[in-house]
Amino acid sequence: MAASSTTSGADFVVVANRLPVDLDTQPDGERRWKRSPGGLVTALEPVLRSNDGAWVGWTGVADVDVDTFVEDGLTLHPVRLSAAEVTEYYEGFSNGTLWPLYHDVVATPEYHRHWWNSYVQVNQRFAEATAAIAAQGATVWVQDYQLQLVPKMLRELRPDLTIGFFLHIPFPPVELFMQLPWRTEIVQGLLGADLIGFHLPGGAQNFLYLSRRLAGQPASRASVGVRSRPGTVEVGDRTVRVGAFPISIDSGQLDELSRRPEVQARAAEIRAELGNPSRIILGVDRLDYTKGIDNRLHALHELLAEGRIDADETVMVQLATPSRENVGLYIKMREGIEQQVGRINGDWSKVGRPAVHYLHQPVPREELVALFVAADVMLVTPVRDGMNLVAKEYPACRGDLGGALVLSEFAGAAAELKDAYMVNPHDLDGVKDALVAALTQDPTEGRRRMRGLRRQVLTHDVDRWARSFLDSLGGVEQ
Ligand SMILES: Nc1ncnc2c1ncn2[C@@H]1O[C@H](COP(=O)(O)OP(=O)(O)O)[C@@H](O)[C@H]1O
Ligand SMILES: O=P(O)(O)OC[C@H]1O[C@H](O[C@H]2O[C@H](CO)[C@@H](O)[C@H](O)[C@H]2O)[C@H](O)[C@@H](O)[C@@H]1O
Repeated sequence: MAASSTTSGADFVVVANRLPVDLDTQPDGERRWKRSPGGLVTALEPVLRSNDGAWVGWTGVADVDVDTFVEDGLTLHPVRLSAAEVTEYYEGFSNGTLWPLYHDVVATPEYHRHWWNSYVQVNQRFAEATAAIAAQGATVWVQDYQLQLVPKMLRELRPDLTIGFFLHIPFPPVELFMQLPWRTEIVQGLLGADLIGFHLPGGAQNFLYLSRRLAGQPASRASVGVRSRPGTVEVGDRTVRVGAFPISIDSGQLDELSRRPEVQARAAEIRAELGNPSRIILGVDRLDYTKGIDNRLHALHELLAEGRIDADETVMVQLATPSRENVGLYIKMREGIEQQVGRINGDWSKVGRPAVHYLHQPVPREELVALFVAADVMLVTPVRDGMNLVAKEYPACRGDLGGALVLSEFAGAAAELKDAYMVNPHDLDGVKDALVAALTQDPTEGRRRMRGLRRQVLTHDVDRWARSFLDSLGGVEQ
């Protein structure tokens, strides 16, 4: 694909709540850029890099003015948010209303008019910032639930643009979406795009129904395929397409990284540092209540108590990236998980040999890959997740065909990763049985499953995701 940023504007622009880097203040007061958390950045960074595009987003810090800058070949256009906007638009409407609502109300969404007002105001600012830097006739790709009003606002400002929108989280069932007091505005906001993408056909189908019901627009009724047969909504003289495009990872790059001698050596070293257990269980998540970290710890605790897992032989490592730390639900959840870890370790650890190693911190990419290589069982147990890239990263790192993936059927990734040990995370006995089955799998059966998982992730990488979306959108020179 070829696109470029010129003095007359950028031909390809990604608009996301966050820039791919966050402004981080060191203890000595020095400010540095560090990689932003989450799968959206993991997925989009390689796409933008190969497209030579521009990225509009927030720096992750309130009340800071930063000029446009180039970081590692990417042109980044910061959007300023005030402290009140971070509270009301980001922590409030995005993560206190939309996030739980779209994740099947696994926590109770709050509906506040001042949060909504801030959401409208910030969406307008993102639309204006994008309108100011996009070249005539450019392609703009708006990302995720924080910016659902941007497509319509941007079309009003710049009708010459081709506008795509992709939702990275699940789009909820109609009965749940109808709770939202501003449901019609959201549907109309999205319909400003030329193409609206979801991870799964179900999300697209839900949206088509709502376009008829709430926006009163004629919408197709035929079933939507994966990367094929998009649905349509007629909006005046425009036809908006609605499709399913499951996101993925740069699997080739991870495969290559995982084979490097230094990464293999680090994996062996990690094993030794953990006391050479016969089995290592790994969890890697943002610390989010949707990820089901509590369920998996509960399962582990019961298995240890029942003697079905022996703490002398099996060790668990749980990485939990700090996330949304000012949001009440996240504060409570962190306390709960840390209590669970404390209880397991209190009951089952020995001096110098914790049963669960819990790291509330991001780790460098190479270290993460070494952990994937070292782990015998990867536990991915969200109660609801748009995709879950970790579930795809693990098999990409297992060129040795070792290891096993335990995967929740409520992660978007479950639709593709059929060779995982599939679980319902609410069914504690089911999770326990699947974990034991994965820990004790026959090596031939393990290799068969891992081969199937790898075939899927290596042939469906992030480049294919971006290409399929942008091909369908049209407008970007390929
Ligand atoms: N502690 C951690 N250190 C480094 N990277 C992490 C850590 N936890 C998660 N990640 C990365 O963040 C991304 C998470 O993406 P995903 O699983 O799709 O969930 P989400 O976007 O909801 O956080 C993955 O690329 C994963 O490897
Ligand atoms: O920006 P934050 O509030 O710190 O949150 C991080 C990101 O979390 C979400 O990620 C989702 O996107 C992944 C890639 O499509 C997907 O695999 C995962 O299931 C989603 O949860 C969120 O959607 C992003 O906007 C955030 O940046």
